[in-house]
Amino acid sequence: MVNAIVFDTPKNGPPSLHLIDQRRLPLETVTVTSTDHHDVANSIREMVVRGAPAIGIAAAYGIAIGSYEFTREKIDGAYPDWMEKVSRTLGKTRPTAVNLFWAIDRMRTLWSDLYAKGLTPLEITRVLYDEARSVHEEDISQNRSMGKFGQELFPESGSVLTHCNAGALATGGYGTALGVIRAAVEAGKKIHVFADETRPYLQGARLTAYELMADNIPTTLITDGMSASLMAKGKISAVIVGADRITRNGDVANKIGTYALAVLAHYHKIPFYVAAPFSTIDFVMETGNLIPIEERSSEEVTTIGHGNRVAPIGVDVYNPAFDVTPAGLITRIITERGVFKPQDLIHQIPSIQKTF
Ligand SMILES: CSC[C@@H](O)[C@@H](O)C(=O)COP(=O)(O)O
Repeated sequence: MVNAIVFDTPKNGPPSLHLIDQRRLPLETVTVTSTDHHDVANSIREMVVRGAPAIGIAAAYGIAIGSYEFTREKIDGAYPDWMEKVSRTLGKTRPTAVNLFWAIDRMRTLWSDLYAKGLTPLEITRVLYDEARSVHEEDISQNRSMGKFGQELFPESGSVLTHCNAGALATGGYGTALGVIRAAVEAGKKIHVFADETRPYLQGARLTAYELMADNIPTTLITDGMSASLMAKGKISAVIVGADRITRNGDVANKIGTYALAVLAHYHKIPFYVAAPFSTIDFVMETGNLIPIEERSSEEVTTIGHGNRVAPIGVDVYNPAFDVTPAGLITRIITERGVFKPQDLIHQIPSIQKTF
């Protein structure tokens, strides 16, 4: 399985974050290295790293790197002011996936607490390295738990449709939706995957197909428009996707095209599953229509691959990166704490504080 995020803290040198450049996969495996928080922010914005949990993990490392910069660059002013600036820079990269803000918040809670206790910025930095590593490691073990719970929903044999990439590349490792698929295969189930190519950015074709093939999981790549007829022919046993943000009422924002799949699954009476960790749940936002939906550049639609134009120059383009699937279309949400009906998820949270 690919290890897309590596953090390094050498004894005599700055910390660095090494990310597999997901824009170049599957044709090339190239690593982008960041040694300051601006580089990390650029990597998130430009989708070197993408997928909600992976963005959160990268941001956590970005905060730790930003903290180191305070000492290295001998920044004027107070440490908390600098750290808020770092947090804002990272928080402005992508608006939809709540894991980004969750991770920044988690890191803030720690550094502000340690600062209040009188630790020096260098001492705080060392603790932040460990905290970011914990964010990363916890994500992997949460994915494993999701896999364990979620795979029980799958039949002993059948075909599962997935959209975008919710795999090892989109997380700390193993994956959410693809983690459930992996766990089902590891449990001996005969699962065949249909992977939507996922226009316009082709995460399904470039990343999901690549990941599943590397694991020898039988996979067929289809274009997004083909799923309806596969369902009508009885070829799909279940749909499983990841999530970028889940609101209190169980609505789910995920890659554009997810909502269409949920409507189709409902029509064809096929179970529709969402796999996501609790860090993807926004416990403050009431409903999905409040979720900020990122709009990306027109070039993602008018070109394919690296700049091959497929539409007339000057054509008007609409390119929302995500859509919202209403809770009523979701059969179950698979989390690291178990499997829930979307509307029941909120009852699992005794008390959660959110500050952003
Ligand atoms: C485990 S990843 C879940 C989602 O983040 C994923 O399905 C998705 O929509 C990713 O979008 P992306 O724009 O590639 O960051």
